[in-house]
Order: sequence, then structure tokens, then C-alpha cells
Amino acid sequence: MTTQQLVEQIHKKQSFLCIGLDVDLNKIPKHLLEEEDPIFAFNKAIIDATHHLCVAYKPNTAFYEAYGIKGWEALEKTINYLNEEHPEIYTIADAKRGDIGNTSTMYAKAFFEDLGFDSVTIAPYMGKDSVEPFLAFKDKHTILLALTSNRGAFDFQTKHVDGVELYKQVLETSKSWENSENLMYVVGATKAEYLADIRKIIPKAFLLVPGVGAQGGNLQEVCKYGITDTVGLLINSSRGIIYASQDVNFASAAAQKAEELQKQMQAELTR
Ligand SMILES: O=C(O)c1cc(=O)[nH]c(=O)n1[C@@H]1O[C@H](COP(=O)(O)O)[C@@H](O)[C@H]1O
Repeated sequence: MTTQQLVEQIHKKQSFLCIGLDVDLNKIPKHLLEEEDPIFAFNKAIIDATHHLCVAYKPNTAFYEAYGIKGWEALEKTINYLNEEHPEIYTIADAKRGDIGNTSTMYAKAFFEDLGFDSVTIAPYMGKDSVEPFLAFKDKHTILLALTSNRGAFDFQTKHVDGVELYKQVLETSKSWENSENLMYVVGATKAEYLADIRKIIPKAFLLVPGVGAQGGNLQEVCKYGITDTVGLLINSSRGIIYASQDVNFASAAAQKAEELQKQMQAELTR
């Protein structure tokens, strides 16, 4: 999917919500455990109930890899279901990959070609030649970790190197990489006050902003400093939506939480 198509969907749905499909078998409703594929059954119910309220879904691969071959099959079924039933929805493989060039190429093939995701999250630590193999794919996005939502973000990302914070160097340097127009960046919602500075370096790029809901980030604060004339934001909530209820009504409870966020986003878009 192109960035322009994503922006069109945001305006059409009046939403820049991304729902995180981080499926933990200990947290899903008990009756689903009797299904042949409980993870996919859960995802399908969540997608069926929420697809009109969001523009993107983000399965974090850890939650699938943890269940071995069955987990990977559930991930494959989920992306196939999205691509077949809702091709207008943007998909993010949250895999946080990145390695030497030939290995990155294989990761890129896995997520873009084999699974058919629109984008994948990538760690920038190994530099240009670890990221450019992902950027080479047409109409696919590489979402680079810039300033993450967790406390550990202060261990390295905000440290000064040659007088400039490392996350700012990641933003600035990545702009010179080949096909950098295919880059998006992760900035945690818990770091909203940094967004004004971030927008000075990347005024237009799309940001994936996780951390509203369970991690306490504030949607209005993120919009205040991060929104652009083409929106430029995908705000993710995972646990805050998908585990709204562990009862048989879990999907409609998730839809209710998603709608609360969508209404707040609509208000920001019409501001
Ligand atoms: O890349 C991410 O999506 C990510 C980056 C970050 O800085 N913080 C962060 O929480 N995430 C992911 O976003 C999701 C947040 O989930 P909730 O806290 O349950 O909404 C998880 O899948 C995290 O792995």
C-alpha cells in the first residue's frame, strides 16, 4: 500500500488507529481455547468487530513465535484473512528485525513477499546496510525504531553522541539512505513532548506511535506535537483494546474501546 492510499483511508474512516494483535493465550476468553486455532479465532473475531474503526493492524510476531509452528500458522492465517477480506487495511509486522545485508534481504522477503505485510518494524542499530534491503521493496514501508516508549529508551536513544541525541542522529542519517521515502518511524506515545523536536527533523514522515492505553500515553498530546497536514500518525493500542473483556462479549467490548479512540481521532482531524 502506498502512503497516499493510507492517507485516503485515514480521511475516509476518520481514524488513524492501529490495533495491535498481541495474542496471549492466557488472556483470551477461555471458550476460544476449544477452537482448533484459538489465536486465529480470536484475531478473526477482533478484526470482524473493529475493521471499520481502524486503518491498520499490527501483530507483534513475538506473540506468535512463542507458540511455535502453530503460532506462525496463526500469523499467516491472520495476514491472509486481512489481505483477502480487507485489502484496504494497512498491515504492520512488528518484528523489530535488522541484520547484515544478505540476512536483512531474507527478513524482507519473509515479511513482504511470503507473508504479504505492507510494512515491518526494524531496529536501526546495525546501520544503513542493514536497513536498505528493506527499503528496496516498492510500495512497502520500513518502520525504524527512533524513540521507543519504554524506560530503556533513555539507556541509549537519548544519550548525546557528538553533542546530538542518538535518536536524532538516527532520524537525520536515515534520510540519506536509498529509498528513504519508504521510511516511517516509531516514536512512543509516552514521549509525546519530544515530538516537536522530531518534527523539525522529519516534518512529513509517518510515525507509528505505540503506548496509548496500557502504557499510559496521551492521544491528544501526541496529536498536538506530531500531526501533519497529511496526518502523519498511526497510533497503536494493543492490550487496551483486545483485552477489554475476557467474556464471550470480548469482540464487542474491543470495538467499544476502539470506537472511543476513533472518536477522539475524529475530533483531532476536524480541529
Ligand atoms: O514497535 C512497536 O510497535 C513498539 C515500539 C515501542 O516503542 N513500544 C511498544 O510498545 N511497541 C509495541 O507496541 C505494542 C504496545 O502494546 P500495548 O502496550 O499493549 O498497547 C507492543 O506490541 C509493543 O511491542
